[in-house]
Amino acid sequence: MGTVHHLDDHRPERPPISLVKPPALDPATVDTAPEDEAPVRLSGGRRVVRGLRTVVTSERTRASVRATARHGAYVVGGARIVTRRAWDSRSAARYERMIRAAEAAGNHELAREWEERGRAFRAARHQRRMELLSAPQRLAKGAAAGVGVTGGGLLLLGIILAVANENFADIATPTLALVELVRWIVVIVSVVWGPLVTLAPWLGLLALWGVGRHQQAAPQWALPTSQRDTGGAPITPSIVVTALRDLGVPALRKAIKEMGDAGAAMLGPIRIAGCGVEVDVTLPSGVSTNEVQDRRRKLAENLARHEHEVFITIPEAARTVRLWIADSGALDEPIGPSPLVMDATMTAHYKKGKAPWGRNLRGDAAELSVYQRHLLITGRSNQGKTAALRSLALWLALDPTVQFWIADLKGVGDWSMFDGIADVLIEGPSDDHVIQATEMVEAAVEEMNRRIEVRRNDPSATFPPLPVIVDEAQVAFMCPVKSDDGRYYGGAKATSRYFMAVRQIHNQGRAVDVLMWQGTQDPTDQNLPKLVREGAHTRASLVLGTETQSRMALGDKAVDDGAAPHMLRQGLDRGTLVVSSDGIEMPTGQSFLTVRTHFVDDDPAKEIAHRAKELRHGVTTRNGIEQTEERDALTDIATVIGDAPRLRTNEVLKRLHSLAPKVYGDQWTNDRLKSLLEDHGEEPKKSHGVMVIHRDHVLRALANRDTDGSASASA
Ligand SMILES: Nc1ncnc2c1ncn2[C@@H]1O[C@H](COP(=O)(O)OP(=O)(O)OP(=O)(O)O)[C@@H](O)[C@H]1O
Repeated sequence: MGTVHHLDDHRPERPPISLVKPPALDPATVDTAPEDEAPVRLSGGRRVVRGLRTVVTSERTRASVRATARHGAYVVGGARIVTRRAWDSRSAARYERMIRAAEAAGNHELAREWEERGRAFRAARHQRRMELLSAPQRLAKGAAAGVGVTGGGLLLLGIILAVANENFADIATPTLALVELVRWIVVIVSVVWGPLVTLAPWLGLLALWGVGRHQQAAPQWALPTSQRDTGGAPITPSIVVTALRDLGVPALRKAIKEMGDAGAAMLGPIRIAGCGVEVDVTLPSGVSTNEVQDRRRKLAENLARHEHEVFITIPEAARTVRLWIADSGALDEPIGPSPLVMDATMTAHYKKGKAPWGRNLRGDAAELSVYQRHLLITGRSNQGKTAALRSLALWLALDPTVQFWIADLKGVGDWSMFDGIADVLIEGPSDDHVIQATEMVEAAVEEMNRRIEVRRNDPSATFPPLPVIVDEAQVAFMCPVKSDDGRYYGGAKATSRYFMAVRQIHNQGRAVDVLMWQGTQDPTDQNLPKLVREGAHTRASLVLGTETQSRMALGDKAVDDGAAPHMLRQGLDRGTLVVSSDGIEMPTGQSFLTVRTHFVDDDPAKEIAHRAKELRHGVTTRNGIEQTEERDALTDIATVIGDAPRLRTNEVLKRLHSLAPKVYGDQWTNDRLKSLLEDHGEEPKKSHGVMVIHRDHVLRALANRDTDGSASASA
């Protein structure tokens, strides 16, 4: 990773023409001593300062300083390691350390096992020491016996030699030979001793240096670039433990130091998890989980990662933090197109299906169930909020039973493809559009109340799902306009029309499948009142500015558990959502999930919408809620039939109702439909056992009507 290119960045421009040939430069220093090349006259003092600066900043100088420090540190580190090994082998320190580590990890069985081994070690050591007390006598006895045996042996050998040579003097020959050997040894030792004494400390240092070098016992800055640059290095237990030790939590540091190498006992297994790894860390007592959570940036840097590449969550187990550490740079890779775009045959099911929204950090598909859940998506401007909301709606549109009422208060065409799918589509940012959006949500409240009423009479009654979508909902909350009855459309008071309508749907809409989906920018208490935030079952957030906003967007619980949309990177993490919902699968005990959503661009969105329209046999989209009471029923029937050659009477009634709920209420039954057509000389017919109305018949009735006058419907 970029280590020296900043030197290049500051290189002044070279003069274009030089009459004085610059001195030949060493390529190693050329980057850092550009001024020397220029034929500029300098005063003596400045030249010295520049020269000094050049020397100090020269990469060669720095490399030498680093090398000196490194090799010195290898010796010191090696001495430390050897001393420690010696201490460990002579004392019970190792056992003590293992016991503490096992206790810190809460593994009492292992702690007992180490205690047992420690006891055995101490007993054996005691035994050895006791034996050492009687050692001098045994040594003296042994030596006397040894001298006796050797002397006897040599004498015997001499006698055999004397007998064999028939020379009495040979009795002393073996003894004299031994004496001569000893003399030679003394001579050799006295010659070698001097140099040996001189060399010994150096050999010792060399050995220590070797140990230190092998164990890389030098500070990071002093290591050569190739070894120092650990960016993207695989995560090992030792890296995690060191990163935790250097986190700046004194209790944690102390505990890990005491555990030494055994600090890894705090860690669970390091598991591959998508484009990164996951590891649970059981903290030693005295260290709380939020002390680690609060130091996310430092932990990430200690692990040679960027802050956004490390996630700290709190799993169920006590005193445990779960770290997810991305492979370096992996989060910046695209996640690929949405299955919604790739699979042209995909359909949706409101109740049983799940929207293919994106991928979680592990790389698994993140799918959201929208069944009976209100939804809220927040985020800073231009980060992918509309795209995330729209991709859910596009998926749901592939279930033809679902009706949509949509208000897009930005109104630049992001939702235009829903023309022909949605029954209501309001597009625009003006106060008039807010008024229409408010009326739409209020009509949804009426529809909800009607459904509740029907359900009261018939508990088995079911209704077509109706998500009421308001994108850029902050525009509605901030609208300053008053209606004729003196109530504000915007605001968060008990008299605020938009706010109250949303609250009512939040409170009662779920059970009758009238759902509120809102997208909103940069939440504040004014543009997203507390009650509205908390009424949503699925809350999702793109990048936000502050933790306070994250709390508004996702709730305290998720943020306390580690959800941090404020840590996402503006611009770079477009489409990355932190989701808190029971409609999405997440690890047990976790209250939020980070999802990288698939981006469905406008053109593919239009294609998906086209498929949705084909499943629906034509829907007439209105650009607002009808406030008129008088309607032409025959024309409306023709409208709702659309292009379909024929339509079931039940479906016609349903569509009439969603076209103008106030006019085509419960009093519009099959019989009433039948008698209306009969008034015009037509009638519903049976097709495959169900009553249908033919489009041709309705059109014929309309054509013939001119002479008879129009039939109108009224509430
Ligand atoms: N999932 C995604 N992955 C990658 N890029 C995305 C994703 N979603 C959106 N984008 C990019 O972000 C841009 C803005 O998206 P979008 O219009 O949905 O943002 P927004 O938050 O609704 O903006 P606004 O501030 O207008 O409400 C898109 O044009 C696209 O380039």
